[in-house]
Amino acid sequence: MEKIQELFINGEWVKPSSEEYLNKYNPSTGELYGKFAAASKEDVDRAIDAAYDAQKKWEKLTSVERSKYLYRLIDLIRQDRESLENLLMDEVGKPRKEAVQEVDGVLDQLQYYAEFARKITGDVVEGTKPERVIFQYKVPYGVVLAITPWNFPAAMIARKIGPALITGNTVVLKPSSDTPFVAGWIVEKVRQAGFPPGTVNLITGKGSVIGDYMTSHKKISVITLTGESRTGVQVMKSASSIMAKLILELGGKAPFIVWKDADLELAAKVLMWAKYWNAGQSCIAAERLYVHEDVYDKFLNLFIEKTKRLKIGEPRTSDMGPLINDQQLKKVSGFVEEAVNQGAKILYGGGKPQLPERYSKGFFYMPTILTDVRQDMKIFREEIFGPVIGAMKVGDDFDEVIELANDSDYGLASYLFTKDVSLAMKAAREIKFGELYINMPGPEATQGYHTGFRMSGQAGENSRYGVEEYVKVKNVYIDYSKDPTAGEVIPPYTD
Ligand SMILES: NC(=O)C1=CN([C@@H]2O[C@H](COP(=O)(O)OP(=O)(O)OC[C@H]3O[C@@H](n4cnc5c(N)ncnc54)[C@H](OP(=O)(O)O)[C@@H]3O)[C@@H](O)[C@H]2O)C=CC1
Ligand SMILES: O=C(O)[C@H](O)CO
Repeated sequence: MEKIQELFINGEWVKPSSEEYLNKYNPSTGELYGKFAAASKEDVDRAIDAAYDAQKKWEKLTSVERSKYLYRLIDLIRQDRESLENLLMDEVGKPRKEAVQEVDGVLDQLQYYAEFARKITGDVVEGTKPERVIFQYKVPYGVVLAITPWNFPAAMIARKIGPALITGNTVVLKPSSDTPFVAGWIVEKVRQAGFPPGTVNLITGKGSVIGDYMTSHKKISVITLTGESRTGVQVMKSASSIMAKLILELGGKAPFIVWKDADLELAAKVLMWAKYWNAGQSCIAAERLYVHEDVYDKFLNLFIEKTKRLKIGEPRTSDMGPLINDQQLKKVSGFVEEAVNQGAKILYGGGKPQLPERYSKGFFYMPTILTDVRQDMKIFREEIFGPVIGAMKVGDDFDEVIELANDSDYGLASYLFTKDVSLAMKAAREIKFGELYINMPGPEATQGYHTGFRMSGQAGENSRYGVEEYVKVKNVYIDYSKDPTAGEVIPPYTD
């Protein structure tokens, strides 16, 4: 039976007022996978109004009461996790082990945020006189618009609704149009968990059509977006009219540095994860390979040999699946073509893999490694977001390598492999990226603050800092003396 994804507004599944639906295609086969509601502005208004009204009651609950809903949601997801794993394999094309890992991440994040019950504390500060005091409350903003991407569609939803809800905000969720069914699955569990109507609402539809309307809506107080940097720029422009608080998790262009003393086997193993995890469709994926001249050939050969052993194909039986859609496939292959035209050479891959007929229309692309890449090439400047990496040989000047790494519009994740502690600590000081992984793989931990420099975004998610992004500090001053104005010079009033 054809899959249909409806809207979820004020605790009910409803059809879009326009009765219009959009198509979602299966990335492994290229076939129609299902249809999802194209919300109208009226639908957006109803969802935001529901969240606005619900928030007034939601914030009056204690954080312990709010956490009980989150714990019920966690239990419901855990009991039915296999169906979410299957959805991730079908809708994203994610290999089985990565689908399992993502559901683990959903449960881990929701658990982490539910545990913040009773731990969101304000301050009591002494006033300017003995009988004055300042109470600093941590209060919720109001309605949070959560806009999520397709690459980790379930984990990114958990990373937003978790902190938003535990702090007393309510949510309108706008998922990627490439993964509407994962979002619908999670919101159905929210419904089953018994969250009060309006606490979480689901609006599907093209961001390019309803995005500006949502992000300039007067009843929205926070916009948390995970997406491309150019989308972040557009959201910033649109949201400026309502002065919404922005949490922007955007693009990445991670440098992967292999120094002459690195453990090459370790570095190659980690690069297999950093490059081919989710078919390279990750904001923390290795996107620029800098290898010391002394070990360049040896490391590249090691990495190519490992890459050759990757099984490419449909998600349930392979190591790496397809790209998310045809547009992404064209974009990634375009990067390779342009790099070759600019003088780079393909050492391995480049093009579609040979697959059984059933998957011949899937959006698959070979893992691809290029050499002779220069710093000014597009493949080193812009986010590829696919299983492709260019390599550059670097000399013995570590300062120069740090400079190359920092020379990017992006600043999210970075990687360094060296046994030299002083080099590692120098990089820790001088690298201008939100994350530096030294001799280890990612991804970011829930207790780490996931944040980026430059065009990789602003504010951040996860850790206690990520929770604090969802509360404002409200200051209440009290003077309990007999004469609060004694000794005060308060012009222009007179006795
Ligand atoms: N920093 C981080 O933690 C992460 C960053 N990312 C980044 O996300 C990108 C991949 O995700 P992808 O979904 O393609 O990113 P997009 O920016 O294309 O879309 C992200 C979300 O924004 C919506 N959107 C698009 N245009 C607008 C608009 N004008 N106003 C409001 N919302 C809009 C999209 O809706 P629609 O789908 O309908 O267009 C989608 O829900 C990569 O750049 C990756 O680096 C991904 C994961 C983590
Ligand atoms: O990197 C990403 O895309 C997400 O943050 C998952 O780690």
